Amino acid sequence: MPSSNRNTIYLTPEEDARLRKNFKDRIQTRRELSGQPREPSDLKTLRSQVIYADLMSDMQPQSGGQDAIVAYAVGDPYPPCVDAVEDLEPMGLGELRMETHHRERVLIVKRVTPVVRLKVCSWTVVQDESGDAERLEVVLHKEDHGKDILESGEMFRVLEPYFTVGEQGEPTLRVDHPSDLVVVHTDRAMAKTAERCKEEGNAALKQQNLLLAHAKYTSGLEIVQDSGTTKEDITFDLYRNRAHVNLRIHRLDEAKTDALASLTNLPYQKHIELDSKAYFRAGTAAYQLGEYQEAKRCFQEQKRLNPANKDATARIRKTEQRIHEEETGSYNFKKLKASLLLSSRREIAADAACFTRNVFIKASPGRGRGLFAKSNIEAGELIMCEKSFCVVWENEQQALTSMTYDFRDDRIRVFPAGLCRAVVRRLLDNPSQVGRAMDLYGDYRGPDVEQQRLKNKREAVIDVFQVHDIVARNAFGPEPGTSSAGLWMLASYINHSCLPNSEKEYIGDLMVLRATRPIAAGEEITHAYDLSSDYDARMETLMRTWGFRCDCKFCVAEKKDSAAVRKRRRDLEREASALVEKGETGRLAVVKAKRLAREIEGTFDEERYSGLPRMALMRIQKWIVEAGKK
Ligand SMILES: C[S@@+](CC[C@H](N)C(=O)[O-])C[C@H]1O[C@@H](n2cnc3c(N)ncnc32)[C@H](O)[C@@H]1O
Repeated sequence: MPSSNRNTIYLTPEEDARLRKNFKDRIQTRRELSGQPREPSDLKTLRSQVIYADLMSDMQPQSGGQDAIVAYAVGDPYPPCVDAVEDLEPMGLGELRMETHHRERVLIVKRVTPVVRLKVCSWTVVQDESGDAERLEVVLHKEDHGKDILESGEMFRVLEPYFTVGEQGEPTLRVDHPSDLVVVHTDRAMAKTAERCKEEGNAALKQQNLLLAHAKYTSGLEIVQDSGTTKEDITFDLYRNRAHVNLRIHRLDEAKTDALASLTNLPYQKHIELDSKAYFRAGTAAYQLGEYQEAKRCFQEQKRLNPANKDATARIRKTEQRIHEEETGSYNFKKLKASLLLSSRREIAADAACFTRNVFIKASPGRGRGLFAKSNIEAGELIMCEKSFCVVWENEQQALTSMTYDFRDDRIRVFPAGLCRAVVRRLLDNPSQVGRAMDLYGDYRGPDVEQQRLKNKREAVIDVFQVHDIVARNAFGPEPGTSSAGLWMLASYINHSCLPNSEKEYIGDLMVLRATRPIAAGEEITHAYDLSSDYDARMETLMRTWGFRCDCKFCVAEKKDSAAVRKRRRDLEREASALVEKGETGRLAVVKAKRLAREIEGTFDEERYSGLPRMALMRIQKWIVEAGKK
């Protein structure tokens, strides 16, 4: 079984060859099958496959440790459906063709077996109206707030179905983009009243079934929209209740709009209290979105309606602190660190604002876009602070490190699949963030789905293949040596240099970037993506993970060293590291360390390396200085 840590895969040559061959064979089979008619599947056989797979999955833990790593193929993208659902032409399973994306078509199917939940996918068996059955699989993005999407409903619309073969060559309806699978809710069809939907929503909320509560309130709201009774108390109640659920599931955009839509603005005591609550919910959503001016306005309204509310006063004060941070870049880092230490959860989000006023984005020739300084910045001074867009910490349930085989460059990589999943979920939940996220650099850029989706009044549609490539090129680990990974939207524009002018530190999920030397206004800000002192290893990581060759002064100088010189330097550095790690302290060790330092120094051409640091020397030199102090 292959194992990994964040950037290294421990694969034997045989495992590597077997994996590549499997993936290549599979794509070959798929190509050969393309366009062929579907062989009808037998429901009885499918049912027994579900039972068998379920038994097997019980033996394979859902969230394995680092050693149990899953592998899947990437680099063969297709866009999600963006058409209006009512514009799609219904089809039956019998019309499916192998290895085909059935564009402008929709399948309506019913789930007829339990769901088999595996580490990267979930699958089940579905039937259409005519009784035909097929396997339906959701890959990677298979959960919505911890609930399996296939388990959350019985009737589904599969938009623009993609019919292909699964892991074992079995015919499969495969869903990659979560927006291509729509759960059909039947409340409207059952002619329920909005009041009934509210009651059912409240009951679901009581049982902590937040997604069901959301669906019930939404059904209620659809019913009031249809009946035109949008100004009645029931409408305001449904919006207010859904705002509460939205806050709990982190759908902040809708939490804010729902809370504001629930305002009655009526002068009666009951309504004043409800409106005060609504302002609290809108303010909380705005605060969590980092919209502090809006949050402050909402908390002030909350206080105006309910002057005795001390919490509102405290919230206004806290929001003002955030506004001060984003305007001035002055933080109480000590207090922030202490608050994180006090927290029982290690992966806590820092309660701090972003400070980004000193930087701007512009083209960086040969490197796409980069981040630049707006004004002069002193060495040690703060450049910027940024809260993460999304982090998945190593010990979280949703953490998942996978191995990907990329058809485009025939490479196997370690990939933070858990982060990719979490980013997709966050974007589905908060469409206001889609534009910024999709603007980040990635190798694959699909069609601009956002405009089409808005035109066709579709709920959030996310191209998961584009998100995959964005995460692959922009994710960073806030905790070295662990598989925790996150995405910072603005810091994602910072290009690499082996001689960087900035250094980052993390306080929880707050990235704090400081200048390591004076930076002039207009100068590009850089940081080191990889700190390896070994030229070949560094080049390999930069190419494998970020897809470029570094041409900084240091790399230009190192490139000219012969392979023999680089090997000698590497061997000497290894010897020096072994000495440091042994923890020896005697005079002999110091003599040996000094000799090694001299020999490493000797591998650098004095003229070519003039003014450049000797990275391979740094560790042993530091040790010699420390040893001298003892
Ligand atoms: C985190 S993004 C940095 C922002 C990116 N340049 C952009 O246009 O959005 C990482 C990508 O930037 C490019 N990049 C970063 N540093 C580079 C460098 N020193 N030389 C060439 N390309 C670089 C690579 O394409 C890399 O995958």
